[in-house]
Amino acid sequence: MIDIRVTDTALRDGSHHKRHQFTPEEVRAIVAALDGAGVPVIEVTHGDGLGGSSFAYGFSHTPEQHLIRVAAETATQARIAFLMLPGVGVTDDILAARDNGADICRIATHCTEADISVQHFGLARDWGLETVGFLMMAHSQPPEVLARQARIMADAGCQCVYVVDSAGALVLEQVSDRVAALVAELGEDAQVGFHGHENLGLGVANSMAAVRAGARQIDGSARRFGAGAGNTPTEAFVGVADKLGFRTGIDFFAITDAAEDVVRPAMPEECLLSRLALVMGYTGVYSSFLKHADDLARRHQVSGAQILVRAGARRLVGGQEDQLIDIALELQRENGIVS
Ligand SMILES: CC[C@H](O)CC(=O)C(=O)O
Ligand SMILES: [Mn+2]
Repeated sequence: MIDIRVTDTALRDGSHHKRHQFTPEEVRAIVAALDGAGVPVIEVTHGDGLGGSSFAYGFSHTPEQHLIRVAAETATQARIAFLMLPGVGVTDDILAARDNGADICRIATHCTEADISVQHFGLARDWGLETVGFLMMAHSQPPEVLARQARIMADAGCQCVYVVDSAGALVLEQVSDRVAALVAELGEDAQVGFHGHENLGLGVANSMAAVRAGARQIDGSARRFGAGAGNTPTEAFVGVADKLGFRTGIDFFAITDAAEDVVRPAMPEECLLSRLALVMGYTGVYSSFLKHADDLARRHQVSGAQILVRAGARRLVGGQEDQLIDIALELQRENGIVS
């Protein structure tokens, strides 16, 4: 039987949906429930990674390093992971996360910029951390480009490179083609993972396409708690994996209880396949832009969907959130609205 390692990212990707307002009590309860269900890896960080708490991305309720420590103290078998985007966080943040009990370092870059992760993977390995690389917005590049970027990460010390469908824009074979290209490039040098979003309703199907193409690590979020329409629901992925004969080590009934009884109460609302989320999947927009676009649409009395359509046309990447303001002002001017 093939083993698939699931990382639940509700306490990191879900941070976008919760506007980074996780409390220590919520983290303790969610980690205890996921850990009890057998989830092997739980990611805890500000939604935009270490150092994300800021005016640009939104301030955290509780410093992420404190949440990481709470998570590490609570877990009995699960390992705690954190995400970091070079430049949003700095290398000292990695060391602090390790000292607070995390032991998996996930470094994310735009999918053509893997070279900025090289020193981070080297340091993380020197510091005894397991390493994972995120090639974000993977829909925007063909398989061969992603494979070359994955090679840069693997050569730098990354032990598993993820195809990250940040926009929830990839459809079935588009996932398997990308994963297969990474598997062929990396061979025994590193594993391949997949991180999906639900913006076109394909999180579980895409994740299973990734597994069939050779991915051995899959991200999910209990109750889909993530940016945009949320992530691949961990509990549904576990059920499908059970039925298809892949072993996750997660108990299906325990994870469904955790999702409904513990994770759902911490969510401000369900993650919905809303108009804005669908537009993001359709036009290829970074899922974490949803709340920014929604806020700007209200503030400037313009269409949130139009903001996202233009963000897609401009091919914006993570870190360019300020251009959403520019687009909202552009739409406001075109609509003749004077503020
Ligand atoms: C801002 C980081 C981003 O949310 C990472 C991620 O989960 C993705 O690109 O989907
Ligand atoms: Mn994500």
